[in-house]
Amino acid sequence: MEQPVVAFDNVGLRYGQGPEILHDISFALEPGSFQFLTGPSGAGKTTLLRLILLSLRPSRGLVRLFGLEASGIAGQDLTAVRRRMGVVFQDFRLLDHLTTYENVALPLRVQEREEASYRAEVMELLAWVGLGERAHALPPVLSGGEKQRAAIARALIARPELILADEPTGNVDPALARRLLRLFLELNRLGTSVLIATHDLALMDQVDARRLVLSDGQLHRYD
Ligand SMILES: Nc1ncnc2c1ncn2[C@@H]1O[C@H](COP(=O)(O)OP(=O)(O)OP(=O)(O)O)[C@@H](O)[C@H]1O
Repeated sequence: MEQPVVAFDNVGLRYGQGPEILHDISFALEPGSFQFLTGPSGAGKTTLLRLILLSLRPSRGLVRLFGLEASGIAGQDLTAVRRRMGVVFQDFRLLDHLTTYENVALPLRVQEREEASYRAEVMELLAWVGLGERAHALPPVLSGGEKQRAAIARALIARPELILADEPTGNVDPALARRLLRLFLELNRLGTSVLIATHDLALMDQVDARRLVLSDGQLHRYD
């Protein structure tokens, strides 16, 4: 069988000397799977995503990414593993001095690709997320929903193997949320694994997908 894209084995996490936020979390994301991560505010969804992104290390237990044990991933390997993931952060993290187009193209630029080889691709994705007219705008003048769509486009442009999205439809109206969901589903159909953290029940109800529910530091799985 193919290796899971992500596997947690009895993972526990505390911040500093604080209380344990996640207890004995075990789950796997299989290649090509589509799953939601949900649970009450403060339950630890962002924390769990940060463990997958290797921006946090578990206090105990094992995290494996693409078959590699997280504790052994460092330096260039860390960069290489992160490039296999596309991330939509809750706070977008766009670079304010770059245009929307340049922000979205960034993952391709760091691969040292020629602009001529990706320009049309970036413009097409911008048009798809409804930002065709905003390509040359700087993030500070974008609305919350526009920033969110730019962040989604940036996460998708390099066709990562795994997409992690933290409340990716939190700032858009329901019609646009459905459209963005279709984009995630389409990428999933092409083989990308997708994990979407959300509170949005209406969004989850549109897809027959596994729900990973965090509460009281435990993870429950609903197929
Ligand atoms: N850097 C940090 N240092 C200390 N505690 C933190 C830190 N980040 C998060 N926490 C705490 O960890 C818990 C889980 O937070 P987290 O942001 O992962 O929850 P969440 O489920 O993503 O919440 P929300 O849905 O509101 O975004 C919260 O009690 C939070 O206060």
